[in-house]
Amino acid sequence: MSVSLEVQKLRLALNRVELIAPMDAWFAPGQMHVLMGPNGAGKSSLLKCLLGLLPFQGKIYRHWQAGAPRTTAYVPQQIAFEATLPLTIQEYLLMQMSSRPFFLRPSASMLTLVEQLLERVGLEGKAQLRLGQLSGGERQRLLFAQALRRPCALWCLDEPMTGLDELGQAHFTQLLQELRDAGHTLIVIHHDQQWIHTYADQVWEIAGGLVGHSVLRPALKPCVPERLNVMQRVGG
Ligand SMILES: Nc1ncnc2c1ncn2[C@@H]1O[C@H](COP(=O)(O)OP(=O)(O)OP(=O)(O)O)[C@@H](O)[C@H]1O
Repeated sequence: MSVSLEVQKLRLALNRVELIAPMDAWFAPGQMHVLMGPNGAGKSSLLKCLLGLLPFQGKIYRHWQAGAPRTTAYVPQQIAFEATLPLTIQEYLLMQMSSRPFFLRPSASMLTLVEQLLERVGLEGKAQLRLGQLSGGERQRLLFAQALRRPCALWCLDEPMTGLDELGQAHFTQLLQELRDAGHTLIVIHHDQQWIHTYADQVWEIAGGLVGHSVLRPALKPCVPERLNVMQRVGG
């Protein structure tokens, strides 16, 4: 149920400035990979390259294991919603989960699904809040709920703990561990050294355009590309 990423000679330059010098990497499946480094080092940009959202030089391949849903979840860095947007959390999620025309009443089963999603991220009872009314932590929870709405094998999260209180951070840490334990591959940007040391399996540290790599917990069953069955090229 997993996916790995193979990166070959990836180089990223923005405005003619080299942000990431040519790098090779293998993001092993079923592991929690953490991207770390100082502000402006290029973590979000590298994550966007891995997602195919930013042009880069070099090659990135996704190797999907048999049975893995070939979908990727992306939890972006904090976004702001227009304060006057007349849309509730429930409507926002329903729009993404159902092809039913917006002006028709949603089905009871879909409303239950939304309620379950909100419970998973600690937003129970807040379905009727408008997007523009959400606090930073509530927005972060909604972004996670949005990503959880469908099965994904690859999870890319850009500073998912931003704005969360202590309980929220523990809750999200638990969610991330559950996803990893279910065999999914996670790539998470995070700054907290203690958290990284406790929960990361592999660390990719970006500084001065170079990417350092350390393995804190090797995969129990190392997976080589030959055993993976579908290869997909990403952007580039
Ligand atoms: N589309 C773009 N065009 C030009 N420069 C960009 C673009 N996106 C980001 N940058 C620049 O690239 C550098 C790296 O940005 P990036 O957001 O990847 O850093 P980061 O490591 O995620 O930082 P932070 O920890 O502050 O979130 C920054 O100096 C930023 O201004």
